[in-house]
Amino acid sequence: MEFFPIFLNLKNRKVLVVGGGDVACRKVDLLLRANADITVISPQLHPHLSRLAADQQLTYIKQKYDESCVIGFHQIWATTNDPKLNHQVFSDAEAEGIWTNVVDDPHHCHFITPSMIDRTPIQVAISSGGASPVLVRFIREKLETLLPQNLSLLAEFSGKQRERIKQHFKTVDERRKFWERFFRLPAVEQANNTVSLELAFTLLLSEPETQTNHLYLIETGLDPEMLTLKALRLMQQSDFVLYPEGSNDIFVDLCRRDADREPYTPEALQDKVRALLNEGLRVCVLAPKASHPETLISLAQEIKGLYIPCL
Ligand SMILES: C[C@@]1(CC(=O)O)C2=NC(=C\c3[nH]c(c(CCC(=O)O)c3CC(=O)O)Cc3[nH]c(c(CC(=O)O)c3CCC(=O)O)/C=C3\N/C(=C\2)[C@@H](CCC(=O)O)[C@]3(C)CC(=O)O)/[C@H]1CCC(=O)O
Ligand SMILES: NC(=O)c1ccc[n+]([C@@H]2O[C@H](COP(=O)([O-])OP(=O)(O)OC[C@H]3O[C@@H](n4cnc5c(N)ncnc54)[C@H](O)[C@@H]3O)[C@@H](O)[C@H]2O)c1
Repeated sequence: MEFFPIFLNLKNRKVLVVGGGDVACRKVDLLLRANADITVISPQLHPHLSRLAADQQLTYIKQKYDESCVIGFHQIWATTNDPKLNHQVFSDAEAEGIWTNVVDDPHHCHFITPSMIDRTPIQVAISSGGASPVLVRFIREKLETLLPQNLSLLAEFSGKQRERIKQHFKTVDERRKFWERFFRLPAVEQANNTVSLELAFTLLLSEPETQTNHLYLIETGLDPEMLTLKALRLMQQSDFVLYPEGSNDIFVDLCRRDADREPYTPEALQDKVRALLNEGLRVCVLAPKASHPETLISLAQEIKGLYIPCL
């Protein structure tokens, strides 16, 4: 991992933008959305930035950059049309231990800008670590079409119910299961206002789930793209993942990140599955296509489990 992904709280943080042209406009607009305390240093200023300065949304210092400018800032964006100057900003900032981004210049970046989908409070940030910004834009455009339009509404609503749901369900596990059922409700998927969400929420609270344990038998192939959507969804819902000894691979990575995971041998599998189901867990067994097909088939027959073949 070349770059570590994080989400920064820049509220009221002092951020310096060196240069006041087109690129500075784009960066300032983003930083304003994060409520940063923005200063722009530049001999000339784009009319858009002049308006923001007049509106007191940023501090404008009309001067050429010099090394004293970096002092007191938490973060710096170098956006001038002079690459040598941008590199100087980078090294001055580095000497002061201040994180800097030189636009379009990954070798002079302590951090890089991801492609973003902003459905506040949901944020999706995509990066190629500098390898291909255009590919990153393509991925964003694809994701934009996949992500439901009511995502902000759902996130805001569920954020507000967290205390209420804690009163109702005492364990993290119960709460997680409730939310998974809630987000899968057709009424929730289609909701476009808080009233319909509240209705679905109250209704679901009054009908608790009776069966908690489930067994998902997921056949895997060579190519993770050949998994069905259903297989992926169930892999994401499992509490415990069992994978064949020696195959801790991409399919295991695609399962829910905080699910427990353990290797299995075909001989010990059935007992292990029974024990986990007795604990009330949702168990996912991964089995490569063609290896030990009889193991899965006999499991599916003997213990009631959902068998999802791979394409
Ligand atoms: C995500 C996004 C955010 C943003 O900039 O806001 C972004 N670049 C975007 C688009 C884009 N940038 C460029 C093109 C023209 C096509 C092309 O030339 O390839 C297009 C495509 C377009 O506009 O469609 C030119 C370019 N960019 C960089 C270089 C230098 C190099 O690659 O070596 C060059 C060549 C300059 C030259 O040749 O002179 C470098 C960087 N650009 C990054 C971010 C960082 C790595 C992100 C990552 O990979 O994770 C990084 C490392 C540093 C940084 O700037 O933070 C935004 C997509 C937003 C969106 O639409 O969703
Ligand atoms: N415009 C784009 O969409 C775009 C896209 C990708 C990359 N770039 C690159 O990003 C850089 C900036 O592009 P731009 O379009 O914003 O340029 P621009 O010419 O619009 O702005 C450059 C700004 O830098 C300021 N500046 C110059 N010398 C300075 C100094 N000594 N101290 C402080 N500020 C100084 C200027 O006053 C001006 O406001 C360029 O290198 C460009 O090639 C631009």
